[in-house]
Amino acid sequence: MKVAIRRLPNAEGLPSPAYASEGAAGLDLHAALAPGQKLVLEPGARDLIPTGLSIALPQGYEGQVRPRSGLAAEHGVTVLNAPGTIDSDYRGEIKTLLINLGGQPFEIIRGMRIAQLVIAPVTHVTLEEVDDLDATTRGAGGFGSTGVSGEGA
Ligand SMILES: O=c1ccn([C@H]2C[C@H](O)[C@@H](COP(=O)(O)OP(=O)(O)OP(=O)(O)O)O2)c(=O)[nH]1
Ligand SMILES: [Mg+2]
Repeated sequence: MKVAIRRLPNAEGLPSPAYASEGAAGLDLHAALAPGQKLVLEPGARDLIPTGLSIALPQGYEGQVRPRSGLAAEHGVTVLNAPGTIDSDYRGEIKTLLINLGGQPFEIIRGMRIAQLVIAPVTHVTLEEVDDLDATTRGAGGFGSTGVSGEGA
């Protein structure tokens, strides 16, 4: 499926978002900071990082801005609103809301792969308000109602 993206001036010269392997689910997104700019995320701090891209997703699809597990595991840096939602009718710049949950300052420079964009189908439904819902075995049980440990543990 072809999807139109637009490169904004701040992304000039940056690589296009790309799947890092044949089977990768997400397109890696690059930080479109100014050349030479260093953005330091202090422990506990968050910031909106530009990607320099806008996208026209077909109706019936969304973009999910997800963390990169390497950044999370090594530095505690993740996407605060994960997965960020890119609506199919959004034409503004895709931005990434990163937060540093690690103990050390984390430096972001132009071109760094900061997150990944997964394109996924979404369903729009027509809601119908009713007085009663159909009965199930689970019923209203949730939030650990089936126990916490595996069998025999
Ligand atoms: O990580 C994100 C999340 C959202 N967006 C953009 C695209 C999305 O279509 C728009 C709105 O996002 P969302 O619906 O999550 O935010 P909201 O707080 O509900 O804002 P709005 O009232 O504009 O819908 O912001 C991003 O660029 N990055
Ligand atoms: Mg919204």
